[in-house]
Amino acid sequence: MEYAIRVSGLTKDFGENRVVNNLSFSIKPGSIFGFLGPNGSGKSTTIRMLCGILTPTAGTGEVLGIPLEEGERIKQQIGYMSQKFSLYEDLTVEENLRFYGGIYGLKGQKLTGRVRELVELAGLVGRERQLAGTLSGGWKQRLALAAALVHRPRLLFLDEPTAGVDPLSRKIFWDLLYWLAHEEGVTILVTTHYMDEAEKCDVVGFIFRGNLMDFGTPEEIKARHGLDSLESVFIACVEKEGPGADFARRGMMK
Ligand SMILES: Nc1ncnc2c1ncn2[C@@H]1O[C@H](COP(=O)(O)OP(=O)(O)OP(=O)(O)O)[C@@H](O)[C@H]1O
Repeated sequence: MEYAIRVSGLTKDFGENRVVNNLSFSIKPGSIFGFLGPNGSGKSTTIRMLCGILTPTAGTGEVLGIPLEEGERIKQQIGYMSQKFSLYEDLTVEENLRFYGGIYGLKGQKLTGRVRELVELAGLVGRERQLAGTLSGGWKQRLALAAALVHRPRLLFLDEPTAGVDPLSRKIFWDLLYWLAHEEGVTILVTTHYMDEAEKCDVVGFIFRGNLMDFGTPEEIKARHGLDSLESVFIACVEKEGPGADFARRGMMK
């Protein structure tokens, strides 16, 4: 498979409103793609189309080689972690993982083995019997990542996974993402408002008002604009757009 994600002319209208406009890009397997843009710029809508949850108004694409029209097949193959973490707070760490494993049909020895692996991967050894609701933000975040990995997806969608998490936990989390992508070959699409995280991605795409303003490696993008940080590039892109852009810029750089 040449690309883990490939889209061409991807577009979504809600009524009269064009929310995603003619996106075309491709992501190689095993890379970390940072999908950036201010609040309301169309990131979640694009992700929902890529996950097979939302039907595009126009355009074509494949995710893990599966056409976007085959949403049910795509859903089985991908992992998704939302900003809200989607954990059961009154279940323990182990029970949460067993629950998600059960959804994907794991049982018996296979389920127990996979849960043990994930507890180790997330650095939660010794906390198996702790209620998820009593974990700190960083622990919860790693448990949510482990839950998204239970069925060994080859592609992970992470929607603002580090929002509100302290710097050390963010670093541990990003070390895990590097390991998953670069050692295990998992492709990762991650949205973030933290520009230091954007700089760590293999490729980044910047979407504003539904349009893909720029796409490439952080180095390529910075060189193209003659600027020394992605933050400066994106501020320049947004400011070029005129009225309302300043408000959007603050939303992105929060
Ligand atoms: N189901 C829907 N019906 C109508 N409009 C919608 C729907 N879903 C999203 N929108 C609108 O589409 C636009 C893009 O929203 P989207 O959630 O994709 O942005 P986003 O970049 O993910 O924002 P954030 O960073 O806040 O998550 C917004 O104006 C939003 O109000």
